[in-house]
Amino acid sequence: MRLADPLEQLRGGLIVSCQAYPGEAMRDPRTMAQVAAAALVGGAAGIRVQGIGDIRATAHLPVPVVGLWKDGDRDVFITPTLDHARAVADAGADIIAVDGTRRDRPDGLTLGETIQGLRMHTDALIMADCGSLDDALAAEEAGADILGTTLSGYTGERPKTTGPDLELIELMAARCRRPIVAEGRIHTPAQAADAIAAGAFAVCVGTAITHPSTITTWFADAVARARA
Ligand SMILES: CC(=O)N[C@H](C=O)[C@@H](O)[C@H](O)[C@H](O)COP(=O)(O)O
Repeated sequence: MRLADPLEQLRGGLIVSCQAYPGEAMRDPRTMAQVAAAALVGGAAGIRVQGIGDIRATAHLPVPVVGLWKDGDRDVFITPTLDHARAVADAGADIIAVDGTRRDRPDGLTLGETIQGLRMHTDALIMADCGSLDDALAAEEAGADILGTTLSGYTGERPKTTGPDLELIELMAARCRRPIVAEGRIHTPAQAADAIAAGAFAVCVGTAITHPSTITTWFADAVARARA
């Protein structure tokens, strides 16, 4: 583990997810590292990055790096196997984000077996990206250190709310002991504050800070509506 106590550094803070998608202009580790550095200037307590190259390019930053590796076209694509998770650890992530759902994983391991295998390989913390309260309870049982609401609205168990799934954050805060990272569709500072009020340990924002194409569509659509 690179940092002494990544969880303490993240407590009550903002994690900025810096991700560009396949084929996009900004999909380059150097670019994502620059975006991450800019987010730190604005007060990010941590960053979240995707892909081995991006993790390596940001591992030097003085805040916890949540690393993941999106791979495959199956349901389970966020750090889907133990091999992926080991590679994320080796690239320098302080926290390894893995699929934290109850769905079958491509390598046939359970989440618990994945976490056990990872513990033998690294001291990094493990974040389970969950899609429901049942996922979160199971992930906690399986040994995850951090529970994320990342996959709420993407697995069929929860509705895809327009903003963050505050109800799920509240449910998880009431039932789970592990720290909760509110993640997914947090598009305004007020929504980020609402997520903390709902019981989140930390908040992760991606698109609204680091995905200019999507942000541009919000403004372009508003302008188009105004002139219609
Ligand atoms: C569902 C999924 O694949 N989520 C991914 C997880 O890493 C990212 O694409 C999201 O950008 C990230 O979770 C932050 O969420 P938002 O961009 O909504 O602030």
